[in-house]
Amino acid sequence: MYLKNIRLQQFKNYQKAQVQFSKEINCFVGVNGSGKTNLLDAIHYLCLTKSAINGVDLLNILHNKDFFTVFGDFDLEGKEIEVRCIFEAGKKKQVLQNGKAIEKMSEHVGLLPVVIIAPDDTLLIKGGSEERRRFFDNMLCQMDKQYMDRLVRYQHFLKQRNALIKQFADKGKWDKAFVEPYDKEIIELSKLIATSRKSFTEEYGPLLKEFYDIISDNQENIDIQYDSHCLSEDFASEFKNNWQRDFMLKRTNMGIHKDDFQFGISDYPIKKFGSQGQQKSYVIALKLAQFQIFLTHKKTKPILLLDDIFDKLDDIRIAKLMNLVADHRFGQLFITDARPERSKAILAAIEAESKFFLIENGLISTDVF
Ligand SMILES: Nc1ncnc2c1ncn2[C@@H]1O[C@H](COP(=O)(O)OP(=O)(O)OP(=O)(O)O)[C@@H](O)[C@H]1O
Repeated sequence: MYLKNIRLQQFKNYQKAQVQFSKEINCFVGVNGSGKTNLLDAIHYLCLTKSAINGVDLLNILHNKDFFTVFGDFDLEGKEIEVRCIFEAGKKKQVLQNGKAIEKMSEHVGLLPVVIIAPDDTLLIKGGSEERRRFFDNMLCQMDKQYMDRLVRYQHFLKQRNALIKQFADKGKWDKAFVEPYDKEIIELSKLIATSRKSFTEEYGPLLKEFYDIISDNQENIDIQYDSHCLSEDFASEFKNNWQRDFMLKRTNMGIHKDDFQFGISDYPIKKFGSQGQQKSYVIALKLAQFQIFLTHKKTKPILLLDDIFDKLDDIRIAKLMNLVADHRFGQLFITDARPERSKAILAAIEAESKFFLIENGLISTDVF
């Protein structure tokens, strides 16, 4: 699949912009803060109806304006898909596919797979469990609509239950009858979601190892594990028996929102024992395995967004990644770089069509070289 063009209005630092892309490699160059990442983010928005950077849509509107639009035309294995995302302050976001309004975002998410490799990806290793859950949940949501619906329902019930617990704490009294319907839903959904995460990790793990070996070129043994307390036989009773702790801490302390994914290297946590280089390789492998799993399930090559990677990766890892590009493992690629000459030199060595775009303070010009 590929994105043919994009039209922006009042999205982040773009007043108005319109560009035609190459089917192969597109490189956005320009000084720091010019809007390269914002343009990548607009592509992400079209695919997933949300920003990769800012979950609050109000902040994605150009300063002092009250709406933004992001439009784009995709070719999905020969099928034309026009996507329109419109957000106006104080109103519900609108997404249209070929002119037809999307009611539930799950109807759109997953249709146009996208993978982003960005500088703050190391948070996947260094950050808390929330980062890892978000990464795997996003991936699963793009592949499995039922998973997305379950996750949305889970978050809804969890929010309701937490609000109820706060009320109990204010009154100083726990009311079992009120909380029981939420317990039932949360327990049931936790088991289903944890089971999906577990079987997904089993399919994803071997791909992760394969890409880690390619990128790192060494013999370390890496692994990934997902062990959820929600999968234990006693989970339902443990969840209910935990009410005193919930009452004391004023929130729900068991369920899939507490799970974590363990990233290991030579049988130890990579977060604590991995070198910087090993962690970088692991993060790229996580993303390339994501690309491969989408390709397998969706039967189309996802769009790959590479934000600032020439700056953040060392020469060896860049060379490994570019070997994969040269082997045509990927489909359409979007790359940002603050140093045009560097990206030109790297991409000149690859047999693929590259188009360069110069970004200057929210203005885009083509034919840079
Ligand atoms: N809602 C908004 N309205 C106006 N400008 C915005 C908005 N959100 C972000 N910006 C501006 O966009 C710019 C950052 O753009 P972006 O992150 O795309 O830069 P970049 O070219 O990728 O930079 P770098 O090379 O440093 O990564 C900043 O100047 C920021 O102030």
